[in-house]
Amino acid sequence: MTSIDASAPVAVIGAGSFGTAVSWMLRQSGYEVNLWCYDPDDARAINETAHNPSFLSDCDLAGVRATSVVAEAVKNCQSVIIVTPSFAVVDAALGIADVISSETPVVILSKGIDLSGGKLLLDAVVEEIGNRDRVAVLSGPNHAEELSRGAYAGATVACSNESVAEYFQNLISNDFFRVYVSNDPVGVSLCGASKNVIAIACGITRGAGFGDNAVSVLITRGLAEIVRLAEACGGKLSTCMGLAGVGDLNATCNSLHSRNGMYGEAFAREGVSVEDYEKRRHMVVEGAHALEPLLRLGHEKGVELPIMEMVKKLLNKDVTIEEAAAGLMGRELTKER
Ligand SMILES: NC(=O)C1=CN([C@@H]2O[C@H](COP(=O)(O)OP(=O)(O)OC[C@H]3O[C@@H](n4cnc5c(N)ncnc54)[C@H](O)[C@@H]3O)[C@@H](O)[C@H]2O)C=CC1
Ligand SMILES: O=C(CO)COP(=O)(O)O
Repeated sequence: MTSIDASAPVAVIGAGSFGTAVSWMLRQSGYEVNLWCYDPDDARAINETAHNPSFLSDCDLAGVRATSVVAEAVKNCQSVIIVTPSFAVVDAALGIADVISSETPVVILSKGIDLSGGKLLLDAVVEEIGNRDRVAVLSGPNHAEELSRGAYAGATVACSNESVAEYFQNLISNDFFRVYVSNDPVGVSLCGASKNVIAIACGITRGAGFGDNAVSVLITRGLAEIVRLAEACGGKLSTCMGLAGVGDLNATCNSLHSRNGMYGEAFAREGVSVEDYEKRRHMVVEGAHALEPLLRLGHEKGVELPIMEMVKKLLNKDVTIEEAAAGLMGRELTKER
């Protein structure tokens, strides 16, 4: 049984919007928090002003100890929360591997695929730190902007070891954030990575002015792709129908906060590349990075992913938006499944 040790800090690795919101939530629940920042200037500013100048700057981080040295953040911690952009998750795992014990619980909140090897983030982290039974993944409709003002939300936390999932459920749940336990980390991981691609498609659809019906068709048929892929990889249908699946897909595809959605809209309006958009907005568009590895995975498993394929063609400018829409609508008529 993994139990909470109220006297030891929780290490949060990553101080973007979500890491900032989660640190605030944990402080509200009374935990000690060590926050690792990629940017040393952000760490300095948080320690001096109790606010993160780069992300959610209104969020009160009083009592959070910030550092840009990973080993310092995880020293003597009771558990580790990894919440960097997906491209930095393996580096984060490498940074903590030799400092934490082989029993320290770790949860991944980042949503994406390991870009170097195309693995689930869970598998990439386990490869670096070992002991799969202490590594969990958490995913759900969790826009940081809303969490950081205490607005109601929920999520699913999954681990091969239920007691570790329960530990994070108890650690992270509070009056406004309700966490459910699952034993399907593969399903949770794939839902989190792939809903971002569908959110880009919905953003493009909104930007093109195709209307609410079209967005709803994309969400529903996008879910069909997520279910096919998750099941082919060993994930469960029930996970896809839960908070990490339908819950997050719906939130991301309809929310004005979604970076993936906003990028899709900007792409439709002005054809901006992911690289330029990320530089301009200073935030990650995870769906654009997960796209290739997800399509490779689909190919390996023999799973059809027509919407995701079309997002790739669009972002590569192999087709126009009108051609993409006509291509999807012109597919052979079939049964709903
Ligand atoms: N923002 C949100 O509402 C939510 C985000 N997530 C996931 O959390 C992860 C992090 O997202 P955000 O906090 O929104 O990020 P963000 O887009 O707000 O910020 C990115 C952060 O990454 C840092 N960074 C840049 N290069 C880095 C590197 N090499 N190593 C480590 N950090 C680096 C930047 O300084 C910044 O702190 C993503 O996978 C995202 O999908 C999940 C749920 C909600
Ligand atoms: O995962 C998220 C909400 O649950 C955040 O989505 P975006 O990365 O599209 O902003």
